[in-house]
Amino acid sequence: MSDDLVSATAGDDELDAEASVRPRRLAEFIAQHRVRDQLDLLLKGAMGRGTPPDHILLSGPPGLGKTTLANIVAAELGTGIRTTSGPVIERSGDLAAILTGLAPGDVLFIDEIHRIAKPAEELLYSAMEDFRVDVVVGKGPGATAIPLDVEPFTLVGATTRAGLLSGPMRDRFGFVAHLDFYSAADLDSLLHRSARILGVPITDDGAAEIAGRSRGTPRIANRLLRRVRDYAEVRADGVVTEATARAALKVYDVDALGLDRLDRAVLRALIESFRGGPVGLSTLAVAVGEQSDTVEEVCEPFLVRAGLLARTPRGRVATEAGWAHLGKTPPSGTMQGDLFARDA
Ligand SMILES: Nc1ncnc2c1ncn2[C@@H]1O[C@H](COP(=O)(O)OP(=O)(O)OP(=O)(O)O)[C@@H](O)[C@H]1O
Repeated sequence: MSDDLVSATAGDDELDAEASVRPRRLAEFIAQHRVRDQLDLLLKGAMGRGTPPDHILLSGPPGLGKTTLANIVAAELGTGIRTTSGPVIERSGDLAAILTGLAPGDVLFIDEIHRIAKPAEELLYSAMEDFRVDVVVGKGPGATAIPLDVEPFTLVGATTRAGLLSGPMRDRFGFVAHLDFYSAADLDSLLHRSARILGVPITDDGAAEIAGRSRGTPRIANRLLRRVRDYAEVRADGVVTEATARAALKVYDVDALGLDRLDRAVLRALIESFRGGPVGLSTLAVAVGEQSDTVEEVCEPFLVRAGLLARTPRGRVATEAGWAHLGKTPPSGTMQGDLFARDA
């Protein structure tokens, strides 16, 4: 995974700092009004009936608030939360131990649920549906299944790749929400809130400058705010203004659209090495020395949303805006050159 400043993947060193600005209740969760409203109904309905709410699936790119929402669900319900993730649950026994250790009404949060191993996934089905699991002891003809009860619980699954979830798994979630990138105005409010909590003086144009470069992602907005604060405190008068934000983000190699080194490397490889595409994802990932997953989950969603890159059945293609962002024009004879010439 990329550890670039604006990659939406949390670095351990910053988790503590993020925790202090992480909203604890639904009312503090900025934007995503539709999801918030739907969750509010789901939780209040269940609390009114005194039963755990339906299982919840949250999907969307990294850093948009899935973990935050899982914790908010538990806080709103007033229950405990156990947190784990798909890749660490290798054996069904691991999952059985977690499930049978849940207290009544607990929230079980499984991050990256699309990466859960198949036997564990099957065990999860019966736990989700019937609140019981069959733990198989022994091997071969002598193997026996021991049924164990699980306390009623709510599973909150998070995934960056909803399309990789199996049908039976998806069907067992009573509530499915997709988190979308945040608008600059939403990130603006988020930055003012975070600055207040961190005790950082910030001007409106300072917040707007950071919001515009945060790739629609709260985690990145908070991270950029902390870097700009460093700059403001060390090289200016401590106030986050438009000028300090610009100067700081230049130091950290974050461009006007919020692209970081890796995003630009992907775009540059696509344009300079493959004449703008079409090129397959894995070839592109090798060209920038990254894993396909990182390029697909971290860079691409934003490059596509910014209109710089398009996914086509034949591979990835740089758009006219992508060429323009690097100060180049698509040559004729390339797929884009021809497309744009035809459009003109
Ligand atoms: N709607 C929001 N309002 C305020 N802060 C938010 C919001 N969403 C996310 N954040 C902030 O962004 C940070 C990242 O959010 P979170 O860890 O929940 O993302 P995520 O989608 O779970 O990402 P990942 O899948 O990579 O874990 C949090 O620490 C939180 O402070």
